[in-house]
Amino acid sequence: MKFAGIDLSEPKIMGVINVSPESFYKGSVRNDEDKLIETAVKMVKHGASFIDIGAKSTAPYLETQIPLEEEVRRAVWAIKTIREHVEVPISIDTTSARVAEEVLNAGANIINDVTGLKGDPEMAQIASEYNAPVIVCAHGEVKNLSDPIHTVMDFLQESLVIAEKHGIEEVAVDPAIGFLRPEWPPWYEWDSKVIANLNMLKIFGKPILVGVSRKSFIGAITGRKDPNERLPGSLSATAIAGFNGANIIRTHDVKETLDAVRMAEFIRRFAP
Ligand SMILES: Nc1nc2c(c(=O)[nH]1)N=C(COP(=O)(O)OP(=O)(O)O)CN2
Ligand SMILES: Nc1ccc(C(=O)O)cc1
Repeated sequence: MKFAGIDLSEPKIMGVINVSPESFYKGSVRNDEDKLIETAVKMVKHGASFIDIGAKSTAPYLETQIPLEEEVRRAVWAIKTIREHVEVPISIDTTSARVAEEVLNAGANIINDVTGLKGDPEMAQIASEYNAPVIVCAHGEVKNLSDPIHTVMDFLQESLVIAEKHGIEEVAVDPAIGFLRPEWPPWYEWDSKVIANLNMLKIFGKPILVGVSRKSFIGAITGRKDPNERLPGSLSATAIAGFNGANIIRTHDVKETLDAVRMAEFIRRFAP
């Protein structure tokens, strides 16, 4: 299997850089040109096969609204700044078709839409026009007491139908860790159930991308309130996601995460 030209016979790493000061993990934020380039180059050196740029936080528990023009400005600046310095595919983490189009023109390759093509009605059209691979996250209204992995699968199926209708050829599926929050079960249990049953997403026959990096469910389970202290928890969750079939791990910590996922993949080969 391949995604955006990258071979996925072994799990690969997507390094995350945010140019959004409001992002939940401040260690992921770069707003200086030299630091941005240095970080992107270092991530590739450490083994990242993709770079994901975020220009607006989507954390469900933060106040994240910014004007669209500001998101466009940040996103285009970031892509133009790093484009010549790295050869790996660059994705843009956005729910806006306008942002996606502007950055595809500036050299980005992949659309990473946490609303799974359901937020902006123009998004699927833009992806199709530009022939861009798309990452769709499970997105929808969660009902209390619903089953996590089956709900995620239903949401992803809806996104795959939208992609299919628009003739979008390359899609990766993502269970949206941290985004789906019913009143019950609590989100950290929801996220844990999804990761424990991740292999069920294989039925789609698409690359599976997972982002657990320093997220709040890790904080809830380990008691680490500060995202700075959540690396060990993240590596543990990464290893389990890798063991259960994740093809791409989206992370703030490329070097450490690559080791974790390599260990998981190697041990997995000998599992019954
Ligand atoms: N496909 C995908 N995209 C994502 C995912 C994820 O799990 N999958 N998690 C995010 C949260 O991380 P980030 O550091 O970007 O946080 P922020 O939303 O506060 O910027 C943001 N974007
Ligand atoms: N965009 C997101 C940022 C953070 C989290 C989380 O901490 O669970 C979830 C989504």
